[in-house]
Amino acid sequence: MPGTATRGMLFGRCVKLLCAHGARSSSLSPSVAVWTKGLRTPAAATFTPGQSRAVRTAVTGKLVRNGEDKKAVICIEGNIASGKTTCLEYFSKTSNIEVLTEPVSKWRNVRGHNPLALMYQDPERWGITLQTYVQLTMLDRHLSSIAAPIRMMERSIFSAKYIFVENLYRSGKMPEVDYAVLSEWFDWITTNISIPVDLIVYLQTSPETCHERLKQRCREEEKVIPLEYLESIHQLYEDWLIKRTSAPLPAPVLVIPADHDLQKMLHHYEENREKILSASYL
Ligand SMILES: Nc1ncnc2c1ncn2[C@@H]1O[C@H](COP(=O)(O)OP(=O)(O)O)[C@@H](O)[C@H]1O
Ligand SMILES: Cc1cn([C@H]2C[C@H](O)[C@@H](COP(=O)(O)O)O2)c(=O)[nH]c1=O
Repeated sequence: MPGTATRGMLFGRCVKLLCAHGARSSSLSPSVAVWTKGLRTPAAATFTPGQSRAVRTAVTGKLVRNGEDKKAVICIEGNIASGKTTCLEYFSKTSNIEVLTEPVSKWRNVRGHNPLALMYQDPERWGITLQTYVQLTMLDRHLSSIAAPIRMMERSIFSAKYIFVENLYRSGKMPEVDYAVLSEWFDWITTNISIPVDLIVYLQTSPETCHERLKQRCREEEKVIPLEYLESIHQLYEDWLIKRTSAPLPAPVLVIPADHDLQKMLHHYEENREKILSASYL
C-alpha cells in the first residue's frame, strides 16, 4: 500500500465542478464540490479484500468526491413494498448512520409531471423517461454529502439498471434503442465516477407478500401493478443477488428473509445489526 506522500501525488489532480451561472434551479444536490481524479494506470483494476477505497480509486482513475471515500455505504435492496423504507426507518434511530430513502417523490413530481404514473400507464412510451430520471436522481443520492460515517441507502443506481431497466427491456416494454441509450449512460457513469458500495442488504420476500403490502400501502400510481410484475422483479433480484448470474455485484450481499410480521422483522434487524454495521470496517 503506498505511503501518505505517494497517495498525495496520486490524488494531486483536483477538478472543481461548478454550477453554470443562470442555470435553472434544480431539486438535485448542489453540484459545487471538490472532486479528485485517481491516477489512471494501464494495470487492470483488480480489487483485493482489505485494499483501501483510496487506493482502489487511484487504480481505477474514477472521479471521487473528496472525503466521501472514507464513509461506509450500505444499500438496502428488495422488491417493491418488501419493507425497505421500514428497515431504513428502524436504522435511522442509530447514531452514526444517515439514511437516504429513494427519491420517489421526485419520480412522482418533476416540474409538475409524474413520470412514475406515466410509466405505469404506458411503459413503452414513458419507460425511458422515468428510468433516465431515476438514474440521475440515484446518482445524485450516491454522490450527496453526508455528515455521518455510515450511509444507508434505499436501493442504488445498480438495481435501477439491473432490475427495473432490465425488466422493461426483457418484457418487450422498452424499445431496443431506449435500452441502448440508457445502457450507454449507465456504463459511462459507472466507468468514470466512483460509486462505492460496501454492503448490500437484500430483503428477500415472496412476490405474494409484496403484493399484499403494496395493496396495503395503496400508492395511487401502483394500483395497476399485477402480481406477475412483482414476480418478474423478484426473479431479476434473485438472479442478481442470489444466483449471481445476471450482472456484476458491487458489494458483498447479506440476505435477510423478510416475509415475517413487523415485530419479527425488527428482531431480525437487531440480530443482524453488528453484521450490517461492520460494513464500515470493510
Ligand atoms: N414486516 C412487515 N409486515 C407487514 N407489513 C409491513 C412490514 N414491513 C412493512 N410493512 C408495510 O408494507 C408496506 C410497504 O413497506 P415499505 O417499507 O414502504 O416497503 P418498500 O420501501 O420496500 O417499498 C407499508 O405499508 C409498510 O407499513
Ligand atoms: C428504482 C426504481 C423504482 N421504480 C418504481 C417501483 C415502485 O413503483 C417505485 C419505488 O417504490 P418502492 O416501494 O421503493 O419499491 O418506483 C421504477 O419503476 N424504476 C426504478 O428504477
